[in-house]
Amino acid sequence: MTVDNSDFKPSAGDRPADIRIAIFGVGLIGGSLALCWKGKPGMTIVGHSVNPSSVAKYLSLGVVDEGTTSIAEAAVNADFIFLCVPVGRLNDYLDELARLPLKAGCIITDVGSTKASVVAHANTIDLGEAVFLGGHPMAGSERSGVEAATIDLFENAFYVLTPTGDTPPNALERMQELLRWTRAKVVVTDSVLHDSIVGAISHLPHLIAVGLVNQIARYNESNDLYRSLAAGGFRDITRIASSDPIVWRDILVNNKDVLLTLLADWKMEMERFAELLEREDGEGISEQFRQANGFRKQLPERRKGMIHSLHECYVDVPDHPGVIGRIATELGQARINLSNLHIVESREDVPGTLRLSFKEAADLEQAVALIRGMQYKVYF
Ligand SMILES: NC(=O)C1=CN([C@@H]2O[C@H](COP(=O)(O)OP(=O)(O)OC[C@H]3O[C@@H](n4cnc5c(N)ncnc54)[C@H](O)[C@@H]3O)[C@@H](O)[C@H]2O)C=CC1
Ligand SMILES: O=C(O)C(=O)Cc1ccc(O)cc1
Repeated sequence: MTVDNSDFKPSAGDRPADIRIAIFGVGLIGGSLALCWKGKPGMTIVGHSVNPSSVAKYLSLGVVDEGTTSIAEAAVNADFIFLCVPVGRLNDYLDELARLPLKAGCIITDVGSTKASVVAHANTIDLGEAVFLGGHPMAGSERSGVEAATIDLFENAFYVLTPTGDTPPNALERMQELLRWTRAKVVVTDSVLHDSIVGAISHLPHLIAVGLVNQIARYNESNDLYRSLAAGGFRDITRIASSDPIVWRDILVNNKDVLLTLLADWKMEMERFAELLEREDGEGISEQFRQANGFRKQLPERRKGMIHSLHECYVDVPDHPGVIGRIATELGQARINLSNLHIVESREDVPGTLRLSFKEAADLEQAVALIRGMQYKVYF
């Protein structure tokens, strides 16, 4: 099941009852969630850290309304508790929370990149009248810490929830309601299945990126030209190797069984390439690229950063001087009000993409007709 919140528009009628949200670990993910709710009607965000200087930072950056180093102070009056600490700490936090008199109906959730172990652990402890519901926003970056938090991190991303047969339907509904502010698309699935799939599409790529960078770093010890010549492709495929070592240590160890199987498959995949090379099987190698191109084209593309502009479209443009100016001029001459123009990608010889934003649906409609008339490809 998927619930798409990407066009969520809060209105005065949506003013909720007062909601207190406690966030444990206000880093990249906890901080980005806090920003989605901070300042919204009736919401109070409390940030927790074991470290007083971190609490002071959360407050000075304005990411939370209140801050504390006391687990009890953060948790006891909370309607929602978000555990946003490394995966290896989740079970300990759940144990601590189980010792507190939590509010009846309080929903405890986490954002950990693995789900099976925390869901299983929550099932073994007594949380009183509070409820645990596992969660995983499928968005992030190689950056970490509250300084990297952004309000639009989850926009149009998937946000996985992993209820069990014991999860009250009302808890799932309340969580989905709260997550509307993130503009993520909520997907409900089983925690074990989550770990298999996310192991393949996220954890394995992180391992491969780190292995590749370290392999090249070793070559570089004998000749600094390796580093100097490392070009765009190397950067593209290895960006995630810069991710936080502790966060990723916990994820990989936690998903060990899934990853060992995936790594065995990966070794076989590389072995097949070695055989193709050994035989100088050019057709076989081209076929591998064709297959990969085909699947990669089908990957969903994520559109982000449109929180304030509700009507937008994308235009593929050749990288020729003057094209952008021509489009903007034509829109101006047709009196179509463009509220924002953003170049999504533009490199020599590679078509770029423009994101055009309009305040009014009518402007968008007219602009699409006009730009299509100019023979450019427009999509949404
Ligand atoms: N980095 C990413 O792209 C994504 C990460 N996640 C998950 O989100 C969680 C948090 O990750 P990030 O926000 O990226 O990390 P982060 O490093 O930006 O934030 C982690 C937070 O946990 C606190 N923390 C670290 N070690 C701790 C410890 N031993 N005890 C108590 N608090 C501790 C830090 O002070 C910080 O506030 C992790 O469970 C991770 O698996 C989920 C989706 C994406
Ligand atoms: O930066 C990237 O491309 C990521 O892969 C981000 C990410 C990291 C960890 C997650 O559990 C989910 C998303």
